[in-house]
Amino acid sequence: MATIEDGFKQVLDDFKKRLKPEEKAAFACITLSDLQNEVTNLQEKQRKSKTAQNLRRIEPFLQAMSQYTQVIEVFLNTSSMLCFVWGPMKFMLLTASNLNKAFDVLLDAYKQIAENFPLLLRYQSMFTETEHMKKVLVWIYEDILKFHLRAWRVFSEPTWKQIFTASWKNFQESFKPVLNDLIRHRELIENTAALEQIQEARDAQLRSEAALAAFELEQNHSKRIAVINWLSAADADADQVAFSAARQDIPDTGRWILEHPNIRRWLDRTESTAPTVWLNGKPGAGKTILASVVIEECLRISQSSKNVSLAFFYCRDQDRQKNKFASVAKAMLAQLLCQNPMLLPYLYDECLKSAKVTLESSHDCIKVLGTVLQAVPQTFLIIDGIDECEPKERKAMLNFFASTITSDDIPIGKPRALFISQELADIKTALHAANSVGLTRNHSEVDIKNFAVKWAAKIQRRFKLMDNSARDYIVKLVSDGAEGMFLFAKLVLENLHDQESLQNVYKELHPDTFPRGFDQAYARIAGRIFENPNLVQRRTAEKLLGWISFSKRPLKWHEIQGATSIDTQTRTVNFGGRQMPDHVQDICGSLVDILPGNRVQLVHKTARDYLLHENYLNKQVEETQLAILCMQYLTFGCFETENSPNDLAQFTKSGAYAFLDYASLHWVHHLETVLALLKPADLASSTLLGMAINEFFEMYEPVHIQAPKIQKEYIERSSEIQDAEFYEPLLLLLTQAKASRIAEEKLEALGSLGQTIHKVRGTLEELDKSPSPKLGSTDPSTKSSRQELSQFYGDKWFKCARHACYYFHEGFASEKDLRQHNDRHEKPFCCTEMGCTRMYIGWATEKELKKHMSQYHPDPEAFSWKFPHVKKPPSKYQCSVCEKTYSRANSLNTHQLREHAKERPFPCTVCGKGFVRKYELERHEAIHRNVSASGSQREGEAVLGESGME
Ligand SMILES: Nc1ncnc2c1ncn2[C@@H]1O[C@H](COP(=O)(O)OP(=O)(O)OP(=O)(O)O)[C@@H](O)[C@H]1O
Repeated sequence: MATIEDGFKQVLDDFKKRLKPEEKAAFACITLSDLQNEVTNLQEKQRKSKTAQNLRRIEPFLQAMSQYTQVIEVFLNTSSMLCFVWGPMKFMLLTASNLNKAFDVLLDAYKQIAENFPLLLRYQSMFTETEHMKKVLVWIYEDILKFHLRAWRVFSEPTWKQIFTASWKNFQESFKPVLNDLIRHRELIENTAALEQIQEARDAQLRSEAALAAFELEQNHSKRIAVINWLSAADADADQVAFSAARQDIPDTGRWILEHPNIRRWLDRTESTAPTVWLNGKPGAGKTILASVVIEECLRISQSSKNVSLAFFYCRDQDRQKNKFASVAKAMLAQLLCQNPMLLPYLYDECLKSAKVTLESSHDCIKVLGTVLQAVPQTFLIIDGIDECEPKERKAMLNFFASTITSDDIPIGKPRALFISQELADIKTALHAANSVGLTRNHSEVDIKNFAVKWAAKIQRRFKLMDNSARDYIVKLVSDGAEGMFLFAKLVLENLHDQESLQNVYKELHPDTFPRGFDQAYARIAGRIFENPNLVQRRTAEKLLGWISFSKRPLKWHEIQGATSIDTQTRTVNFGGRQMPDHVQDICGSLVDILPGNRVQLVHKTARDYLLHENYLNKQVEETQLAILCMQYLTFGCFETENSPNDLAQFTKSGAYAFLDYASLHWVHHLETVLALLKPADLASSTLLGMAINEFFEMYEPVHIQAPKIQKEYIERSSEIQDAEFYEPLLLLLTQAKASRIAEEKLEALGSLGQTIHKVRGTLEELDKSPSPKLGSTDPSTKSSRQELSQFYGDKWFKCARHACYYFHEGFASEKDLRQHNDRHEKPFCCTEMGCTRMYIGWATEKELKKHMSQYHPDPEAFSWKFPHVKKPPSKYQCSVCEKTYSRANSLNTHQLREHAKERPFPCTVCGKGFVRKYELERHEAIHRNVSASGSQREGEAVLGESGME
């Protein structure tokens, strides 16, 4: 049978296992007197600085511990055990003394423990007499160590201060069960629990601990999801994967950047003189790919050291999710949370406080990211493509990072930032203090040559008759012509590869034809596309490039297929007959790139500029066509309000609604742009547009808008087309759409279209829920049906109903994710009380939340675990003199001595006062000792040593 020593040892070993070696070593030698000295020092310091914080609060805890020590030292050597109580206490007090608020709550916690601590000396004989009661002493030790372990987690983080409020709140949630354990153990002692009761209580405690652990895990998971939804960050990891993949064929490409002196110094964590570096160069110089090399290196460093974090982002001008300061901040926060779980309480707190579905405002980003950058250890920050953000956005971003990195509150070099962009004047001014790495053609010469070698070999494999000298000639021509611009090399080489015959390749290589600079490189590709004798292919490419260049957000491939399948003649969506057999890159060549999430974008913004200034595309025409396409499509039979549920299900299954999310939201944006761009005469004479507007108006005629409410700007812009038949419908439609979207955030804002969207989404959600076509089903027939629908609608069918929300079109893979997201929209004011059912689904207003708090959680102690309460054992020992009964003979004996015999067998040798029990005498004698040592202290103050307390 395990002895009591074993019990203590086990508890201590478990505690030590959770400590770092250096913590173990530091605690192992701390004595009570060390702690007392520290307390005295702190007291003195506070007195001098006039910031005294009533250190007396710690007294009761020390008294309680003193009694505890006296009781257990009878059968145990306590010194090695108790240093693991004094050690954490000393270090935590010392750490907390740097922040008034923290010091205060820590002292309060000790006070609460003391208030619930049993006064053990009174029961000393019971512990020696009753073996099973000793176990309770072990559990009390366990309670103290558990408290210290949890509190230590808050204070041992190097940067605990910044996020203290949230971390302590989180700690308190787990402190309550510890306190309840202590109360329970006190009850066991006070009620002299029998062996079975002790066992029963222990079982209950262990069950409760297991339940609590599972509960905490679940809570943390839910909190994490809430924070992730609140951040709704763009997926920078996916970009990193894509950009790393671009260089995978040439393993060492770009690695020279790591050897550049400025980058090497920036990567050296011991170096703090170069916290900001600006990597700049020409368009298409390969900066993004170099960024991916640096990110990979920082990832390696951060993975091999716990004290280093990495946050990065790739900005993208055409993507609203990637071209704002908020986009950068949100993605960085999500990554930092992933690497620093201790941020969760803070971010969750901010998420609850914000009452906004997503973090959006620059002001909030500055506050939250600023705090997090102070709290996390050394962090590498890398932002690629800041030139792709609007000037206003990049100004806010650069100001924020500059002030954070040079802030007096943060050691220099703790956050270090690498900015990557083209050499724009405003960026240059903002980053004047940064170390600059300007890319020249020499830097990338070797990489471009290697890249050309790979592609030339690929071209030779395609055109088997090509001889080696031609292959080498390609390498030379491309390397010389690139002038440090990777994009140029890529465009030229892909174009050579895509030629239809070797003869054409040679023609392309002719010095008179071989391109110089981007425009000529684009010209070669555009020539092939726009001069393709196959009219159908040419038209398709033109159409796709127009859509990709001017869509209001990046289109997904299934949406492009949906748009292509629109047949305006038959007014149907004919996926089977019209969808493109080739992928977009086969059609548009190297002018387009496929990004993560199957989003299609132009290879570079210079491609759109080229297509525009060479008149391959005309913005007005493209915008007009997109407006017409959206409006015509939305008047098809599949959008008739009379459609039965069955009709709707059939349309859904045929892919009729593949373009619905885009068209229903953006027809108005295209129409607005058309109104702004087109000359009145062109607008008036655009028959197709007029027809589309009229038809659309007929189907979706606004009923509530009256002429005077029409926006002035629309009237002004369209004043010269008053005679056009579609004049009034145009104004009414625009006004109605704008007004209803401002007034209503959900699908209702889109009128009957909103109803259709609702029904279509419902149909898809039902299909996902029904047993047959579930995701991951192994049944081949259901699999094919799921796959077929994914072709039309992608994989995320659970979409948010808020038209302005990113998840309106992005959607979620599961209903649970959507539900959680919706709850944040609808009831953002959540209860912060652990365990409350309103923790995740709050209220629509703060007033309602406050009402709930005062009704259900008037004090922070509301949450408590249920333990079986120990009943007092039956009182079978009756006093023969009075009516009092006792459960133990010992207690009856004490009573009789004290109350009836007035016998005091233990007299004080100093003052003669008599005591019933020996320990009472000893406690009394301590007063005499203490009085003689330090004057007139009170009884309990003896334990505080000679220093006393304030
Ligand atoms: N080392 C490399 N290996 C393979 N491909 C590369 C390499 N560097 C760049 N590229 C390719 O060249 C093209 C242009 O590169 P990148 O996007 O990195 O240029 P950039 O300087 O960031 O352009 P900008 O700043 O103008 O947007 C990309 O398509 C990229 O995939």
